[in-house]
Amino acid sequence: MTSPTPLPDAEQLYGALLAGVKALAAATPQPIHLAGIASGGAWLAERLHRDLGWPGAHGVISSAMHRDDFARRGLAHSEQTVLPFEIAGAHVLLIDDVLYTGRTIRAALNELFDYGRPASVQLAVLIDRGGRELPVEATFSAARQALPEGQSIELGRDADGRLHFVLENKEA
Ligand SMILES: O=c1cc[nH]c(=O)[nH]1
Repeated sequence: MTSPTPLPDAEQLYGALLAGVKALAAATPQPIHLAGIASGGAWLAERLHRDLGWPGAHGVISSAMHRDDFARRGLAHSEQTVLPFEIAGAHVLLIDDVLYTGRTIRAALNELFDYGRPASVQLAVLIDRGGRELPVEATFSAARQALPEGQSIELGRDADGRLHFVLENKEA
């Protein structure tokens, strides 16, 4: 049995993510549009957009339709893709909670490109847990923490909006 891994505080990591996104925006001459990958990334993008005070609205991307296991899994999240800005020519910053194999990001990119061809796409995440299967890297990650293959980690959100991580051992 794998012993539970102590996890960083999600609220603390959110603070680092906010600072990272601010720095990234300051280094980019053109406006950046946030698009959060449902569900954890969408919560983060919503809060980042509010805390940054950026005009317009943030986007939400559902990766469900382009997942490589769609036939088995179907539509797990109720979130739909909502991109309330022009994608063609936009500088998009994808937001997600955990970067792992890269397959979710591949699926999210496919979904994004269904709406047009952005000028650029970057990625910012709370945790990069390693274990990549695809050549995907984050422009900014608030923390790097390797986790055993048998553990899954997800972002949870309390009723008052506070963020926490949910860690599960997948082994029987
Ligand atoms: O396409 C995807 C994305 C995430 N996880 C999967 O198993 N497949």
